[in-house]
Amino acid sequence: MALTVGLRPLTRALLRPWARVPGAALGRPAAGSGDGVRCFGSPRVLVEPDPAAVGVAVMKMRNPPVNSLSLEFLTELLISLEKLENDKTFRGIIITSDCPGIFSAGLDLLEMYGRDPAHCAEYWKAVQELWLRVYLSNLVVIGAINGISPAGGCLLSLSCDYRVLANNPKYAIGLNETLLGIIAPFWFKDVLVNTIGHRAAERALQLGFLFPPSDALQVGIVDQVVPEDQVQSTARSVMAQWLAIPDHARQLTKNLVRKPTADRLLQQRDADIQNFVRFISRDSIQKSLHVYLEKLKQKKG
Ligand SMILES: CCCCCC/C=C/CC(=O)SCCNC(=O)CCNC(=O)[C@H](O)C(C)(C)COP(=O)(O)OP(=O)(O)OC[C@H]1O[C@@H](n2cnc3c(N)ncnc32)[C@H](O)[C@@H]1OP(=O)(O)O
Repeated sequence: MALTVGLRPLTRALLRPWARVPGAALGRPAAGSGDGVRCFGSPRVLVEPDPAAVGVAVMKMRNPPVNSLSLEFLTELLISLEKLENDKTFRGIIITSDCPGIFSAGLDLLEMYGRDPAHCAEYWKAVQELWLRVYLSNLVVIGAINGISPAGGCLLSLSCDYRVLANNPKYAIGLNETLLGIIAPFWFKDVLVNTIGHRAAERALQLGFLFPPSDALQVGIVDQVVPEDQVQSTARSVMAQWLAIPDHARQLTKNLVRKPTADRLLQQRDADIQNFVRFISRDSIQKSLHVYLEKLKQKKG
């Protein structure tokens, strides 16, 4: 599904610097990617065809230290997703992390703290776009969740068709926004309700639950919990099951199920952006973000 991506100028501007990175240009083997393995991506996103599964790409998030979803990272993810959607040799994507212990720390707090309204608006448009592109993707998208996945990281996971989580008690997952003194937008809430049901979502959202793997499985926020060294192979075998379904029938069904939720945002994207800018710019919210960022720093001792 072609989505209006109002990022063209930004994309060009952001991509220009790394286009000079040897081998990192889209379509050529990236430096260090191994001989002959045709992969593409960018400094923060490596996309490799799965050598063991025809038509499957593995998209590795590598924005250290915590795969926080910065504007640049979002843009690179969007470009890689768009390229995969347009490359008819690919039918499925496994999204995983190259940052040990972290799937994604969620939205980059520094994109929302101390920023002017114009930047916040641009950032939020990119957040919307990433969700829409993953949630409505014609490809089979499987989350191989090999690390902690709070807030925006949880949203990315929930937007996949299937979620495999490593059985490590540190790898909690959930929409924990209230713990930061902020809230999840309605479309984050909608995806959680669609996944775990209204009452469980209501409780989890209000309390900012981060579910450890066993609870995540029980509540249904993930579909499978496996030993850490089996996450990728499990994702691959689930992918094979999903790709056994004729693409067209599966894509029409996915759209049938998901379009009403996506339409709620698509019909009011600008209003949602303005609402976000107003909310995040409040002194009280900026203070909450400041306190939370300080806590993160103090945690390091
Ligand atoms: C209608 C209104 C709508 C409002 C919309 C609001 C929506 C928000 C959705 C979000 O995603 S908000 C972000 C929520 N994320 C979190 O709460 C996670 C915060 N991070 C952590 O809990 C931990 O960092 C971790 C992920 C568990 C990893 O811990 P670890 O000990 O391994 O690393 P740290 O030392 O904590 O972090 C390293 C480094 O990274 C910085 N950092 C961590 N998370 C973020 C982040 N989300 N954004 C920006 N920066 C982050 C951290 O501050 C450290 O930085 P330093 O410079 O090295 O000190």
